[in-house]
Amino acid sequence: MTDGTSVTAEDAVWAEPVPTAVLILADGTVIEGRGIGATGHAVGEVCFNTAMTGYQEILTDPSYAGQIITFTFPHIGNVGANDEDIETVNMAGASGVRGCVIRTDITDPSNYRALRGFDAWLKARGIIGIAGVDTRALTALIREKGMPNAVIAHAPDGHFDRAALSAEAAAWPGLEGMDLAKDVTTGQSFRWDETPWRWNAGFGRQDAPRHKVVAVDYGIKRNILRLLAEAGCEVTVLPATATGEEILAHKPDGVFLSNGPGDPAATGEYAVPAIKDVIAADVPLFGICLGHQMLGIALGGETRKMHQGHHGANHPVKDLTTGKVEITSMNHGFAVDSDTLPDSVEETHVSLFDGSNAGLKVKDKPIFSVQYHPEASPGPRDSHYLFTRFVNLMRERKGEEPLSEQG
Ligand SMILES: NC(=O)CC[C@H](N)C(=O)O
Repeated sequence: MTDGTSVTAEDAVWAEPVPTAVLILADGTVIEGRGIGATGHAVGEVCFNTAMTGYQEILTDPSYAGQIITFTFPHIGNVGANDEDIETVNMAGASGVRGCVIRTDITDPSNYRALRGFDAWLKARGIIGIAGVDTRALTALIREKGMPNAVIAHAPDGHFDRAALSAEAAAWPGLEGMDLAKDVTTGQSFRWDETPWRWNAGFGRQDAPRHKVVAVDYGIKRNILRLLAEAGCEVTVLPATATGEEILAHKPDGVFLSNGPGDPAATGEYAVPAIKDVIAADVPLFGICLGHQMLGIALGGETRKMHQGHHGANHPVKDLTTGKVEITSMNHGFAVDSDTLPDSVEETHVSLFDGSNAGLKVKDKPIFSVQYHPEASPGPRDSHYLFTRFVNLMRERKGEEPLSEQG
């Protein structure tokens, strides 16, 4: 792969004489491969994800709206696709992600849960993909130059207007300044009572929830809702544009701010005033990822775009309050700049990869948030305790004993 030219036969040993898919970066670099999934073309920012499992959950995480994911794990699709590992609230709705890039060809599915092959699933969800790509080289390029904007295109006849696609990639304004939460949020409020998947039992239903929680949906993942439900929260989900008044009208015991796509500063234009109202009302508050970033802004901090971001299910984070290290699931391309946080806010977690902020809490207030994804899906369960921490803030308000964070 060289800038400005197509891959050579030597570089791309898997490329067929007529490539049926291309990834064209904004600088003109062309990467050829074999088309998978939906046909057509889409523009987005390319990021690499280092998770070794959970490709369905990753590709249905609404936080990836506006992005094309290249997987560093070389075998993607082997276990096919099922109807359970989907993270968008609207199961049949658009995933948000603009495309996927993988190394080896998709094999026939081999898993008892598989209902269909990965290729057919990508097609059905409208996700464009390219296989046969040297994803190590692409990842190295992203590490060196940052996340590039690109067009991914799949045409079974191999006909591409490369100049036009390249121009489209170059003209795309990029994620900075982009509000995408309004594209993926729910249109109306709803109640949630499903609990996590269990071996041999599938998903469950909560009984007798005890804490009224409003979850603001900027692109929320199902497993967050399930873990809130399991922790005893009676969850009402509200659209991203809900005002502080609308949130507080539910008289919540706690408010949850979800993950989501795009630039927190742009999304915060309408979300931050609502978050400030909730802070002023002194209601326990818990935020994840985009919710964490916008809470940081509401508290007086600033966010910045990262160079290569953090996307994977194997990111070490240190809890500065306990000294413990958690292996976390991450997916973010923006970060809270901890230097900008006011004295009233304490940095509680940091990434052990680059020292960037991974969590905060407000001193003397029941408000905290994390940059990573404690709900995993996919990823380790090290951080599930944070859902108990949130519930304990609500219990404390009611004069109840705290539950053990160890479950
Ligand atoms: N998972 C998320 O909520 C992502 C937040 C934000 N869109 C970012 O990329 O940093």
